[in-house]
Amino acid sequence: MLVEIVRKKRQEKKKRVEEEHAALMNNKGPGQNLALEDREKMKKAIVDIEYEGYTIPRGWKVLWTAYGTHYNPKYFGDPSTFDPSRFEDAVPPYVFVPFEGGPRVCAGYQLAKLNILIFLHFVVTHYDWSLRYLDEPITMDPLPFPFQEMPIKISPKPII
Ligand code: HEM
Repeated sequence: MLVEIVRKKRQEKKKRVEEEHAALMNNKGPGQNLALEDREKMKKAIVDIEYEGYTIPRGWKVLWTAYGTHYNPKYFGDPSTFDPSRFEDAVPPYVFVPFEGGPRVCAGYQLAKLNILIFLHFVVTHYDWSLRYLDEPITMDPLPFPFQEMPIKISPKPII
């Protein structure tokens, strides 16, 4: 009996998800002009939300990107300048959010940060490298991305 109820509930949920997905694919509802990849990154408002004078009705799809926060001069002065020293002062919570935040924060963020640190350490200490395109533009799609995928010339440092 219990197994039957669980199976039925699963089937109902599957049907609901398929219907929602089909509606999204048919360009119904907000977000219709976005690329499929971006639409799939969207969250769904599960209650009506009031935010800065706007109402986001329950059921609407919402696309949030870190770009809006990271390029906000209220939090990061002169945001388009590469200035790592801006992180010398503590950044308020939920302001630097490449891994998002809250209960759905990236589950691998500590591992990712450690990997990046180790990778950069070895690139900088063991290799000579330079940018192929010095003034390569950054595109927004919607996250910042180097236009030509930032190729670099790299060679092992001579052993002294
Ligand atoms: C630079 C590397 C990474 C970045 C920038 C990153 C960023 C993110 C972001 C923004 C989310 C939230 C996605 C969303 O809510 O739509 C996320 C979720 C997640 N990430 Fe990462 N991530 C990285 C590396 C990793 C690694 C190395 C792992 C695992 C080893 C990982 C595992 C996960 C998991 C399991 C979730 C889903 C968490 C949940 O929904 O509860 N990530 N990540």
